[in-house]
Amino acid sequence: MAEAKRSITKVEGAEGAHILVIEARYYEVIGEALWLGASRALSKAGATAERINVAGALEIPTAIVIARDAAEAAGRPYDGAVALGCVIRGETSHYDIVAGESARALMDIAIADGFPVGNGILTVDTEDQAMARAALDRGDKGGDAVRAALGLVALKRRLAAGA
Ligand SMILES: Nc1c(NC[C@H](O)[C@H](O)[C@H](O)CO)[nH]c(=O)[nH]c1=O
Ligand SMILES: CC(=O)[C@@H](O)COP(=O)(O)O
Repeated sequence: MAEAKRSITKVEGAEGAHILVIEARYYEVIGEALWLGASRALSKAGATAERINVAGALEIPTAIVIARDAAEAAGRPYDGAVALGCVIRGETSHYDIVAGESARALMDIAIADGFPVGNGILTVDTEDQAMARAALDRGDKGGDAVRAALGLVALKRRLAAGA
């Protein structure tokens, strides 16, 4: 199959953004690959990040809410958040809950008050599929999630400025 074109390559207008990165390292090697892509995209855009680890993808949305509230109370709010993780189908229906509910909760957080969230939680059938999407020189889905969140940060800034 022909390599699909990347839809998100570059973000402008998000310089200095402060981003919360929540990682579920349920699959450590895949998690590290996702972070490498995310980290590179953050640096390229001139954004800063704070990283928090949680047990699994299901804990990511709750961690975003906890960390976002704490940062706001401390007077250093995040401009957005990025979720990094991997859900691989097993033998039971649990996959559907972990994959579906983590995505749903991320969307709930994002649309509740227009908080930029990038979803970099892979939902795949095999580890090979996961690595093909996570690796920096392949799918770079960690980088894509950062670029998606930063794109929303830039949009918010632009519209707040009346542009
Ligand atoms: N099977 C996967 C999980 N499962 C764990 C859940 O995310 C959660 O931690 C548990 O149900 C306790 O609340 N998590 C992943 O990130 N990836 C999986 O493939
Ligand atoms: C995504 C899952 O929760 C999955 O890995 C769990 O495996 P199983 O359905 O075999 O218990």
